Amino acid sequence: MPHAPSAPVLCSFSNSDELVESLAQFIIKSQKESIQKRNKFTIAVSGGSLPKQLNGLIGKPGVKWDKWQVFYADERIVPLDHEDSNHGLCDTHLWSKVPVPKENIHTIDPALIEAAAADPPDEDALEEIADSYEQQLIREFANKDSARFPIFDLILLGVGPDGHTCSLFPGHPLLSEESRWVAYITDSPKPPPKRLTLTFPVINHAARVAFVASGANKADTLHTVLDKPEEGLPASRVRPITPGQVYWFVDDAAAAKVEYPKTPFKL
Ligand SMILES: O=C(O)[C@H](O)[C@@H](O)[C@H](O)[C@H](O)COP(=O)(O)O
Repeated sequence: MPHAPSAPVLCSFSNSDELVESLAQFIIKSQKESIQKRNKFTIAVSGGSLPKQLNGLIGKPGVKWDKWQVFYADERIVPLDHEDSNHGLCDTHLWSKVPVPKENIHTIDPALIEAAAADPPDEDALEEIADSYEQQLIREFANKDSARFPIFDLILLGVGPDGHTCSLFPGHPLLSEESRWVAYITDSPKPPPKRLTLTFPVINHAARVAFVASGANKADTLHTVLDKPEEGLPASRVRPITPGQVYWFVDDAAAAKVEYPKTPFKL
């Protein structure tokens, strides 16, 4: 029987340098623990403003890049070098600046992108690209135990102004997905419309999930997500089952309207 999820841990920082540095330390600590247990570190990352905020990892001696296995928490269905690609964004801000082996970065299958990106949407091609990404996850995770869902060591997420996270948008039928690991959408309100996303069961089986949010334009959203979880915004539904834990790394501007208690950051 899974236990009830534990309460989110909210850490707020007075400026972006502190946030970026603390986030880097947190990731490195998660990485160390995971390597000690299983000799690898499985991580999923999102797009948006997040990749830039990972630059505290660049040049840090504690990062064992060759042990990282990287997946995307969500990805836009566009060529990998397109300006909208989350992989492209991560490559620009991080992967191109650190010695992470290319084969450890699991992108959507480039051979399937053109058909899946077609207009009008081709449901078979979209199914195929989602299945192929799920297969990559199965290859990485499935033989561990008989777990029904992968257990990521860490998933890094952002939150949109409407409370979406990954490509899980308010009111979307995917919010109640219970069995798929990876799903596609063709109607993302945030462009581009066609995307792949990890589903809630995957996110909520992770050992750790960390949201990263900064700026005054996130203040209302964070207030609703953290103080009014009963409203059920997608970001409020991120509650990993115990012993999993969700963290919020935010700056004071983003946390300005939040009543939820803050925890001083410590490793
Ligand atoms: O591909 C995407 O669009 C993202 O993964 C998305 O879920 C993002 O994390 C949020 O929209 C927050 O984006 P910002 O950090 O840019 O506000």
